[in-house]
Amino acid sequence: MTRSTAPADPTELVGYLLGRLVLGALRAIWWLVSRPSIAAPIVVVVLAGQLLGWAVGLVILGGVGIALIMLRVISPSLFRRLITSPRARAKTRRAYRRRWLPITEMCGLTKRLDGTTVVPRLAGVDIDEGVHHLTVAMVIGQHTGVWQAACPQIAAAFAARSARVYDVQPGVIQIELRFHDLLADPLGRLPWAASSDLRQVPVGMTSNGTPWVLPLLGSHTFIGGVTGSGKSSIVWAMLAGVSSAIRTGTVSAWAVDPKGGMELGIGQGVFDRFACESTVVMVELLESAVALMDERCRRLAGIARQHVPTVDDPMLIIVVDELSTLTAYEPDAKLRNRATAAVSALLARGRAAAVVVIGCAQDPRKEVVSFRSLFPTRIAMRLDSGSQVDMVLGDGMHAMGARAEDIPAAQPGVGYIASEGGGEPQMVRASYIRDEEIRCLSDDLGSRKLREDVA
Ligand SMILES: Nc1ncnc2c1ncn2[C@@H]1O[C@H](COP(=O)(O)OP(=O)(O)OP(=O)(O)O)[C@@H](O)[C@H]1O
Repeated sequence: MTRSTAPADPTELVGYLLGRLVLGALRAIWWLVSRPSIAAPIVVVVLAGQLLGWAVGLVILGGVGIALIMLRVISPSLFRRLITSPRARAKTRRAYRRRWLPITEMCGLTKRLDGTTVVPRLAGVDIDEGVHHLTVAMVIGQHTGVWQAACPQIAAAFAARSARVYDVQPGVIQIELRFHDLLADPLGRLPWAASSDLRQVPVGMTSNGTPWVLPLLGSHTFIGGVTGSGKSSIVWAMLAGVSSAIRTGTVSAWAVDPKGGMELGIGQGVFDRFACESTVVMVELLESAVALMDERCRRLAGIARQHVPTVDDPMLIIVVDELSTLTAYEPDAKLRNRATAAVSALLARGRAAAVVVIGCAQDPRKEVVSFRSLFPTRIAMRLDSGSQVDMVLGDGMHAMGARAEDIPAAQPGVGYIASEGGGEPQMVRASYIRDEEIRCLSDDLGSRKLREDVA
C-alpha cells in the first residue's frame, strides 16, 4: 500500500489535513461501534456528564474502571469474552458457519434425500480460550457414534489438535475442538500439591488447566498403560500428595514390587512394608493386609460405616506394581490363586476399613479386568488400542473421546480418567516427581521410622 504524501501548497495542505482528520474520526467511530462493550460505558459517562454534571460523570467513569479491573482479576476468561475479544469471536463463529457445509460433506456427515443434501444444523458455537464447542442437531438417521468415528477427520478439517463428541440431548451432540495442549509439557510438583485431604489428593492437572485430584481414602485406583507411559509418576504423585499424612502416621504405605524392587525400590523409605524378593513374600504381604482389614472390619461392625484414620489406626495404602504378574502370569497356580483371593478381598471390603489398593498394569487383559469394577478410580495411560481403553475405563469410553492409543510416546504421564457419574472422559497429566525428589522423600520418611524405632 502506498501512503499519500502531504501537498506543499498551504491551501491544499489544510484540505488534506481536514480530510485525514475526518477519515481518522470515522475510523475511531467505527472502531467504537464495533466494540459495544467499550463504546457503551463511554456513551454512559458522556451522557451522565452532560445531564448530571461532569463530577457525576467522573464518579461513574471511576466505578466502571474499578468494575472492569475486578472482572479482569476475578474472571480473566469472562473479561476476555466480554471485553477483549467479542469481535474476534464473532468472526470465528462466521468462519465455522461458512465452512460447515463443505466440511460436513467432505467428512461424510451429510445425507441425501430425494436428490438434495441434508446438512446437520450447526445450532451453536461457543468459543473459549483454546477450546471451541459446536452444538449440532444431527440429521435424522444419524447417531452419536457416526460423529465419534469421524472425530479425527473433524479435528483435521478445523485444524484442531483434537476433537471429541458427546451427547447433549436426543438428536443433539456437542463437538469439543481443542487448539492448545495445556498438557504438552511435563509438570513438576504443583503449587496445590500440599493438600492434606485424603479424599482430594493432588496428582497433576486436567486438560482444562484445573488441578487433578484423586480420592485416596474411600477408593481403589487402577492405572493401566504400556511400558514407559508414566504409571509410576501417578503412584509417586499420590504418595508425595499424602506424604504429610505418612509423616504424622495417619497413613501407612506398603508396596508390592514384582520387578524385584526396580520400580518402587528407589523410594523404599516411604513404605512401612516392602515386598519384592519372591512371589511368596509378596502374597504374604497382601494376606497380612487382608488380616489387618478383617480385624478392623470386625472391630468397626455396628459402630462406624467408614473408618477414620488415626495415628494408632492409620489408613493403609497398598501399592501393587504390575498386578497381572501375581494374578495372571504367576506360573504356580496355588500362589496365583492366593494372590487373586487377597487382591479381590482387599478390593471388595477394604474401602470402608480405609485399606486401599493402587494397582498398576501394562496389559489390561481379561484377568485383570475381572477386578475392574472393584476399582472406583481408573486411569488409562498410553495404550495399544481403543479396545484396551474400554477395558481400563469402561465400555464406550474410547468412543467418548478417551483416545489413549493416540497419546504420543513423548508425553509420558498423560492419560484419561473416567469422570464420576459416567460423564465424558477427561484428559490429565500427572506431576513428574523426579528421582532425586523421591530419594529425598524416602530419606525423610525413612528417618522418621528410624526415630520411632529408637524411641
Ligand atoms: N508425568 C510425567 N511427566 C514427564 N515425564 C514422565 C512422567 N512420568 C514418567 N515420565 C518419564 O517417562 C519415563 C517412564 O515412566 P514410568 O517409569 O513412570 O513408566 P511406567 O508406565 O511406570 O513404565 P513401566 O511399566 O515400564 O514401569 C520416566 O523415566 C520419565 O522419564
